[in-house]
Order: sequence, then structure tokens, then C-alpha cells
Amino acid sequence: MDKQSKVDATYLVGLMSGTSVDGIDAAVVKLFPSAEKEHGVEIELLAFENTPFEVQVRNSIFDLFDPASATIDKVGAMNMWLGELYAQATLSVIGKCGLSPSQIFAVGSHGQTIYHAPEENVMGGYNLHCTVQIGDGAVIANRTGIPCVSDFRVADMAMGGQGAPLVPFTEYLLFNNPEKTLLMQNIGGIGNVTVLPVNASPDEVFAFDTGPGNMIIDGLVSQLFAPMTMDVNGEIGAGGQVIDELLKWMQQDKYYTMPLPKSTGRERFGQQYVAQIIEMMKVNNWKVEDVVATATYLTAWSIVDSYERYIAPQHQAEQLLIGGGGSYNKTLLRDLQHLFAPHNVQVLTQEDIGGNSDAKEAIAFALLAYYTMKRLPNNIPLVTGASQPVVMGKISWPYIGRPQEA
Ligand SMILES: Nc1ncnc2c1ncn2[C@@H]1O[C@H](COP(=O)(O)OP(=O)(O)OP(=O)(O)O)[C@@H](O)[C@H]1O
Ligand SMILES: CC(=O)N[C@H]1[C@@H]2OC[C@@H](O2)[C@@H](O)[C@@H]1O[C@H](C)C(=O)O
Repeated sequence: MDKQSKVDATYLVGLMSGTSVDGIDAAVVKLFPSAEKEHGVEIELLAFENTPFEVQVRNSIFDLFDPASATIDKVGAMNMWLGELYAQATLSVIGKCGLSPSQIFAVGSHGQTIYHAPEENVMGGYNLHCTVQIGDGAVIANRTGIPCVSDFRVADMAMGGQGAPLVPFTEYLLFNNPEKTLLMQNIGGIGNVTVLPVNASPDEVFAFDTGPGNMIIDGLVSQLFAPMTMDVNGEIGAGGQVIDELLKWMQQDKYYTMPLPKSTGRERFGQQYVAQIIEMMKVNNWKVEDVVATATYLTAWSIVDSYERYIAPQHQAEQLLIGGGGSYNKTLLRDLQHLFAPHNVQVLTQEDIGGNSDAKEAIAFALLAYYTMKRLPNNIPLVTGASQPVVMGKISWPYIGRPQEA
């Protein structure tokens, strides 16, 4: 880093609580202009903290995924409650790296998605794509004294986009490689991939949700191995065999052949879907570890199938770089390595390249917020299907303004 970059460094906090509802990821990043790339930025991760949700919070969020139990009073209260928890997570992670809140330029908070409907929905003559993320930015701003950018996705939807995925914009900024075509694969609740062709320009980047990430595995484990909520390190799946009949049934979901751009969520692969699998398991007398092994294989298959169907015809990739909690599931990694071997695609995790699988999305929302604060566009229309670039995110200012800095 040169002297000028050090002078221009900006500190930001990014917050992510994703579709798997495991907790809050909070990152403090130092951002400075890239010495190499024009308009580019570089970042340094200064601190990261994951705060798991308490059971009552997790259950209250799950209540909101079912439109029948998600009454408006519960949505309103949870919006404020999560705001409080996000504010605490912000202050805690800032404390970890010895900075004070007054040194932070902005917090970028994704919020908790409780509803995502990116498909065509014509009402009153308007095509209303919609998505709901809660955890109010006003609470975060007023508890921390830091401006908060939240509610990113709706601006993209206002331009006809899917409002997802948003992380590709930051992957383009941070990972674009002059020599290799990279597949940036996130495996959270949902799986999503960003394709970065060799030395890509923004209009060559494309991305989409590949299907379920850990969502089906987590759903099965929560039902069949409670109080566990995940297949830790893939140990349950490692002890099972893939059930062909179940795999074929799962592979027939329409999502896998839908045209791009596409995104998905709990509405498709959540509790109802898992309940169907458990019903089939009972009828067929399948072993629970075989069902978990099959769900794990399905996730790996959906990723390689996406590569074969939408990516490989134009781009031979060198590496699949995995981020998100799925990178800790060894059975899933084994299945991915096996399925990508014939394509000569090397499968690596963020840790293998010196990154942090857990922190990646929180870092992304810090970076997205930086662009919002600078009033610069931060979506990629080719990725989301929006008709044009927009500045995503709503800014909440703290009540008494920021402490005056010297
Ligand atoms: N040690 C582990 N072993 C196996 N799986 C793990 C482990 N740690 C995390 N996971 C999986 O990762 C999930 C959390 O991943 P992550 O935090 O990336 O998802 P998310 O951000 O909530 O989802 P999304 O990116 O879809 O919004 C957990 O629910 C679990 O399934
Ligand atoms: C609506 C929503 O919350 N979508 C998430 C989800 O989790 C992964 C995948 O599905 C992706 O589309 C998105 O999140 C990441 C952060 C994104 O927008 O890039």
C-alpha cells in the first residue's frame, strides 16, 4: 500500500444474517483505493465476529417465514428487535479491533430476509417483484451513532431486477483475475455463484443462485437430530449413502432448468420441502444418514449442473472458490471435488486462498454501503436482471448526528 492509500483509508462495518438463520456475521474492514486498479478498491479485514442467534430469536424468525404466522405485529416487533441485536453486534465487533464508533464511516447491514418473491407478479397493471429484509437501520444508526445503510435489494427490484444476488458486485471488485476464470461459489442457506471470466469487465460478470446450499441439510438435521441444527463438518452425511430414488426426485425441481437471471430462497427449499422428504423417508424406510447424504450430494450436484448448463459452454473455469458455512462441510467438499474433477476445475475454499469463508458476505455489505454513501451504483444489471444500474441501500442517520471529528 502506498502512502496516499493509507491517508485515504475508510473504516466500515458490514453485517450479514443470512437465509440459514444461524446468527449475525459482523466484520470491520479498512478500505483504501487500489494502487493498481483504476476505480478499484482494496480491503483489509480488521475484525470478525459471529454471534449465534438465541433459540427464541431463531424460532421467532422462523415464524415469519410462514405467511400464515407472520402477522404484521410480529414482523414489526422483530424488525426492531433485530435492529437492536445488529447494533450490539456492531459495537462488539468494533471493540474487537480497538476502533471507536466515531471512526466508522458507515455500517452496511443486509438484514434478515423473511420473504423473497423475484418472479413476475402483476397487480394493478404493475409487475411487482418484492423482497423483505428486516432489522431496522434506524435502530442500528441511533444505537451506534454511525450512519447505517440497509434495505439494499428493493432499489434493484424497482428497476425490474431480482434484487439478488448482490455480492457479485464486490467479488468483481475484489477477486477479478487477469489470468484465470473463477467461479465464486457461496454455500450459505442458498447456494449462489459468480462467474468472473479472465480479466472480466463489469458487463462480462454474471451470477445466479444455484439452488439450495445448506438449507435442506439444515432442515433435515433440525428435524431428525434435534437439538442439532446443522451437519457439523458433514459427519452425518459421511456415514450415509446416496439414495438414487430420492436424488432423482430432488433433481426434477424446476428451479435447476429455469433461465437466467434467477434467484431462490426458503419459499422453495424451506420447511415444506423438507417435510415432503421426511414423509418419503418414512414411507420408504430410508435411513436418516442416507437422506442427509443425498441432500448433501444434491447441493454438490446442483453446483456442477449449473456449471455444465449455464457456464461451461462459454467459459472453462480454472477454480471454484467456496465461501459461506458450507465450506466447513467435508462431505459436501468431497462430493464437489469428485464432481468437478472431470471438468479440471480445482475446488478451493476461501481459507485455501487466505480468505475467510464466514466473513465474506459481511465484508461485501460493508463494501456495498461504501458505494451507497458515495452515491455510486452498486448493482450489476446483467446479474440481477435490472434495467439499469442503481444506487442500492437506504441511509439512516443517527439522531444527534455524528460526533464531530477533529
Ligand atoms: N462446521 C460446519 N460444518 C458443517 N456445516 C456448517 C459448519 N459451519 C457452518 N455450516 C453451515 O453453514 C450454514 C451457515 O452458512 P452461512 O452463514 O454462510 O449462511 P447464510 O449467510 O445464513 O446464508 P445465505 O448466504 O444463503 O444468506 C449453517 O447453517 C450450516 O449449514
Ligand atoms: C433474498 C436473499 O436474501 N437472497 C440471498 C440468499 O442467500 C444466498 C443467495 O440467496 C443470494 O441470492 C442472497 O444473498 C447474497 C448475500 C447475495 O445477495 O449475494
